[in-house]
Amino acid sequence: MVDYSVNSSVALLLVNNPPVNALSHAVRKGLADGMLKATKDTKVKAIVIAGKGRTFPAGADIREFSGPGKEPWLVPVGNGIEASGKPVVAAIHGTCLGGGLEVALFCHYRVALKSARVGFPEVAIGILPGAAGTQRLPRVTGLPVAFDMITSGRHVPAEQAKKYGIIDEIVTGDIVNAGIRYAMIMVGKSTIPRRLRAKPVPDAENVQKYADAAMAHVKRKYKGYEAPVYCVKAVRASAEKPYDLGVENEKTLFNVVGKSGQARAQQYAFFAERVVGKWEMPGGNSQTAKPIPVRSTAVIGAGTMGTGIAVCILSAGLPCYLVEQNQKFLENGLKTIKALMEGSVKLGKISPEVGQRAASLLKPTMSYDDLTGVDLVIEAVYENLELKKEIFAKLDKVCKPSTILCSNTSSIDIDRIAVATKRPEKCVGVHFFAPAYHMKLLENIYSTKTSPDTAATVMKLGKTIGKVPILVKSCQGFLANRMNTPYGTESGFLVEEGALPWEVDQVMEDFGMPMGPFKVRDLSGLDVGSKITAEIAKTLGVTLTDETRFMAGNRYSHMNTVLANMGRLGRKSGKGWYKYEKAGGKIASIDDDVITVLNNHCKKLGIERRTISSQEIIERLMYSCINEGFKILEEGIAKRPEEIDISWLYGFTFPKYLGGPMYYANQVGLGRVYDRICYYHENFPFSKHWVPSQLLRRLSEQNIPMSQWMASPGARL
Ligand SMILES: CC(C)(COP(=O)(O)OP(=O)(O)OC[C@H]1O[C@@H](n2cnc3c(N)ncnc32)[C@H](O)[C@@H]1OP(=O)(O)O)[C@@H](O)C(=O)NCCC(=O)NCCSC(=O)/C=C/CCCCCCCCCCCCC(=O)O
Repeated sequence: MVDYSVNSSVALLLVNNPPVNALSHAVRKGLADGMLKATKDTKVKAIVIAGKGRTFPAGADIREFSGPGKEPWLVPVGNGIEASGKPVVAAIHGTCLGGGLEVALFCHYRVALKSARVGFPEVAIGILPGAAGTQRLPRVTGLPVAFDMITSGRHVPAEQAKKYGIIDEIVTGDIVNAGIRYAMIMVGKSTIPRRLRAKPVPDAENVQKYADAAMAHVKRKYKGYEAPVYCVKAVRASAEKPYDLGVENEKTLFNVVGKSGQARAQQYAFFAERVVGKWEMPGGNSQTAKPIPVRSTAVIGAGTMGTGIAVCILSAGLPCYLVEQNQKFLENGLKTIKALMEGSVKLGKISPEVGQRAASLLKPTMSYDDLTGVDLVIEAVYENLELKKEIFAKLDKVCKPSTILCSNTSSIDIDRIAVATKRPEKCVGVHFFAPAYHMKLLENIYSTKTSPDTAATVMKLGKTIGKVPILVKSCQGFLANRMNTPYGTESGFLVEEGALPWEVDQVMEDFGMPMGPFKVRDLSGLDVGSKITAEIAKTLGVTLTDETRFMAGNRYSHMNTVLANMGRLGRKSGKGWYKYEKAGGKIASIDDDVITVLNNHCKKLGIERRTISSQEIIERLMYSCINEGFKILEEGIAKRPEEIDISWLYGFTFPKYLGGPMYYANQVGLGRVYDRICYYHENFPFSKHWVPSQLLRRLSEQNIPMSQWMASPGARL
């Protein structure tokens, strides 16, 4: 796990624990033993610590957090490094993260390749740096940078890290040789002045000011998350306590936050994100399928989705045709893309060079004939089967035989689009979430004909453009929208039965959703929901009126359309479920007129309003979706619960500290969830989303926890 060798007068401790050289027990022991050997060997004058393969250690082995842990801990190992009288150099390449950066900070010197990145991402997995990182980093960078790095978890490029004082020198060539060369220069120098424990925290007298600002920031930005708060407390102590007491304090805080439900959920989410990359479908999987190389792309449609998708592709450095039917639409689309790219540069999401390069990669056109040579096309027009089929038929004619044809659709069965082509095996769904340039989920959908190689191509493309891609089987609404539908439907029923929209929103925001369901409706527009409902009614042959309570035997609420028909379209009209300071405003306030409309609506329908508890609101919104999630698993639409959880984390901003709805259900207890679903089914027999899932019934009756079902090691942490 740690290869030991001596080169001239320099001992090399090469961590060898693929894939990311995590600091497992064996690695910690290897480092401790290596240090002892090098210290005793009189021929050794300096020591280098480096990582074999792709990276310097990227942190502790997260899987070990579930067990009791085994000595040696990282702090004593680090103390041994720091106490050495022989200079110790960390030679950094790849990602030097978490415990890896802590090891580096125990070393007397740090050199890095320009491509390396350093950081403390612990906060993202619900913990804090637990091996003196919160005490050592502020001594190097000062408090503001330490608060920022530790509470954000961001990866810092080597050159920036040098400016912060974390890296002493940027080196080139082979990292081990560069480390050894640097160590040879340091031979004979005293290590005492390089021991961080003895250094004061710069500007420590202003700690109150920095800590208050950091706390206010994390409470606003990471509402509901415990770890950032603990990180602030730990870093603050670096300026208020002597070093050893600060480390002791950090350990106490680590032990509390590390054992929390939030930490377990966030660690589950970490592994779930990796599990969904190992997909499976009939005829192939991520190991066997071969993605085709995508060197050029096209997006059809320069509307909101098309331009957002084009921005993702261009930001990843891929050429992209943007196709529109007339000059005016094309020009509008180009303006939107320009504005979005400029915004991304301003926000630091992409560098100015990438922004500039993107402009040269964008190729606007009104002719499909330009697309003969592209490798992959994404059609992103509005949800209309006939239009999508027409476009696919045209693309099938002009594009080379190997071109993959994707439809950005949120609900239309891919088989029904693919029939318009002679290459159904190369047709696939790619469901982006709005705003496409921002939301990280990419729901890829295979049809009965999609080939595994086609699926592999869009899964790879998803990663290339910075998304978290999942692969699901085609069905009405696919995974994400199908499962999310009861969330909206039940919220509508709750306000008819007695809850007020802002009460429902408050409960769900306290639960952890960034925005309650009624604020979301106001944001997307009440007319949008109303039109979708009207379409469904049309296909079912139902005439909607203010009194309609059922559609095809299923309970229905017309209240959204009642408000939309009054011109209350949401934020854009200044009124919807809330009122706003102006049309297009963002500040939502309670509107008594809505209560009047609601009361009249209920009177007309003969519904007696009642008091509804927070518990009922959570259960009805979450359990109805969870029930659907189990049906999605039962039908094989999603292979594993992880696909479902990832779709909620990255498509609907479900709080990571709850892991995702399926993980949450497991925490509540499948038996309890099932019992409540049965209860609601009995009380609301006309809502098919309450018909209990058979899979959930089986798991609950046989007392099988979902963690046994999950592929992610995090589920069992
Ligand atoms: C950026 C990455 C490193 C690489 O990304 P990428 O190239 O895309 O590769 P991935 O697909 O993400 O990963 C490849 C595979 O590696 C697995 N992996 C990655 N990181 C880890 C990890 N840290 N542990 C285990 N496994 C890991 C991943 O699952 C993939 O596996 P597979 O192929 O799917 O099977 C990226 O991977 C990344 O960001 N990784 C996470 C980095 C991170 O979060 N680091 C911080 C970890 S926490 C930490 O370091 C904490 C240190 C504190 C001290 C330790 C305390 C020990 C507990 C004892 C408690 C007592 C307290 C006393 C404290 C003391 O003294 O010790």
